[in-house]
Amino acid sequence: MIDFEAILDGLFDIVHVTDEKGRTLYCSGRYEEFFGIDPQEMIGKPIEEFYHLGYFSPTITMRVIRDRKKVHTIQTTRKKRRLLVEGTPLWDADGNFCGVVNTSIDITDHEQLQQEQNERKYVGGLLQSEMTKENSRRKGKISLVYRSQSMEQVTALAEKLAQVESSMILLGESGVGKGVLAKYIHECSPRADKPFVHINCGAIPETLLESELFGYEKGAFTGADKDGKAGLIEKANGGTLFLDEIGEMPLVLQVKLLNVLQEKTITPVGSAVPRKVDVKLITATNQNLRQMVKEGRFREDLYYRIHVVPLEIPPLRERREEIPVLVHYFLGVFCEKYCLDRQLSDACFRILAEYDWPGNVRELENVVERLVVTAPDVLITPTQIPRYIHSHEDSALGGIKVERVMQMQEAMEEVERQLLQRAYEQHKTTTKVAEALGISQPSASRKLRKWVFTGE
Ligand SMILES: Nc1ncnc2c1ncn2[C@@H]1O[C@H](COP(=O)(O)OP(=O)(O)OP(=O)(O)O)[C@@H](O)[C@H]1O
Repeated sequence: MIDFEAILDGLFDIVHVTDEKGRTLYCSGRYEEFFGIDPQEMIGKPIEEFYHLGYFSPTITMRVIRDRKKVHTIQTTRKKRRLLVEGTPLWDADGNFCGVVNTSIDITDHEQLQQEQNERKYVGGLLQSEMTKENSRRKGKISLVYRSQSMEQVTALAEKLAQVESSMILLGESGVGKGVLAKYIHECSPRADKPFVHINCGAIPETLLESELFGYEKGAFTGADKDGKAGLIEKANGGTLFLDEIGEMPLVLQVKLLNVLQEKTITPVGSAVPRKVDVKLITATNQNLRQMVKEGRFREDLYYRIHVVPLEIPPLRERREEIPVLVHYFLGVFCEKYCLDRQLSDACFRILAEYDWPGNVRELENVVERLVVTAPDVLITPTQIPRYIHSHEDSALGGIKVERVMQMQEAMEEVERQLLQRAYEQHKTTTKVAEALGISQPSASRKLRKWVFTGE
C-alpha cells in the first residue's frame, strides 16, 4: 500500500487541501516551516481564520471557493516567505464542487536574487557611467540628476554662467527641469546665501501681478494693506529672481521689468519714487518669444535684454538614457519620504524607458511616486504601471477614468477634475489651459481654483 501522505510530506512543494467550505483536511509537513502554524492545529478549522490572524496574505482558497476555477497568486507569510501558489478546485464523481487543493512553491530566494541582480545592474550602470562622467550634481539642497551629454553641456554652461551677472533664459517644454536648474544656478552663484524668489507669471492673475511683483505704497488702492507691501522683486534683493513663464507677463509690466534690468530700480504701485534693487534675473518659458515679438505680444527690447544667454533643456524623450537614472533617483526619494522599501522589476524599468514622457521629468516623478505609494509589495511589477504607459497612448488622456459606477453628475465632476489636473500639469498657465480645453480664461481660472489650487 502506497503511503501518499509520506510522499506529499517529502515533496519540495507545500500541499494544502480543504473541503468545499474552506476547512482544512490536510496540509503537508513543511507547512509549519513556511507559515508558522502547526498543521495539526489547522485540521477541521476554516482557513479564513488563519488569514484573519495574519498568517498569510492574500487568501487563495476563498477565491477558488467563490470563482470555482484555478487561481494563481503570490502569497507572503508571517514567516516572511514568498510563495507562488496555485489553487485548484476539486470535483467529486458527480461533478459537484467538493474542495480546494493548493500547491505552493517557495520563491523567496529567487525574488531576492532577482532584486539583487536588478540592483547590481543599475548600481553597475551608475558606477560605469561615473567612470566616464558624473550623472548627478548636488548644491545645497538641490540635486540635479542627469546622464546625457546634452544635459552635461547644459549643466556645465549653467555653472559658468552662475558666476557672472548677466541674465539668462531657460528654454524647454513643461516639466523638463527649468525650475530645478534655476535653483541650481542660484546655489552655484556668489548669491547663494541670499534669497531665491520663484515667480510663475502665469499663475498670478493679471490684475494682481503688478502689485505682487512691484509691491505698493500705503493707500495705493482700496483694499490695500494700510502700511503698503514690498513686492516679490524687492524680496529677491541681493539674490536671484526667477521669472517662470515670462511670456505670460502683460506688456505694461514688461516695461516696468525693463527698468529693473536697465536702471536697477523698481517703482511700487502708487509711488513715484523708484527704489534701488539688485537681482540676478533668470527667466524661463516654453513659448516662442521671437514669434511673440513678431506678433507684438512681447517687447523686442525686453526680449534682447533677457535673451543674453539662452539655455535649452531638451525634452526627456530626446535624452532617454536619463530615464532609468531618474527612475532610480525618484524611487530612492519617495521610499525615503514614505518610509517604504520598494524595488522596480527589470521589466518595469524597460517599460518606463520606452515611454515618451510628454510631461517630461515631472510626469516621471509623479508616476514613480504613485507606484511607490500604491504598490502592495516590495517588488513593483509591470501590472502596477498605468495602462497608458504600457500602450504608448497619449498620457494626456489615457489615465482619465472613473473607477466605479456612480451618479452621472459625480462622474462628470471626476472627469473634469482629472482633465484640469492634467491640463495644468502640462500647460501651467490659465491662458494655456483655457486654450487647450477650448474654454475662456476666467472659466479655466475658476475651474483650476476649484480642482487644482484647492489647498493653496
Ligand atoms: N535633472 C533633474 N534632476 C532631478 N529632478 C529633476 C530634474 N529635472 C526635473 N526634475 C524634477 O522634475 C519636476 C519638474 O521640474 P521643473 O518644475 O523644474 O520643470 P519646469 O521645466 O520648470 O516645468 P514648467 O515649465 O512646467 O514650470 C520637479 O519636481 C523637479 O525637481
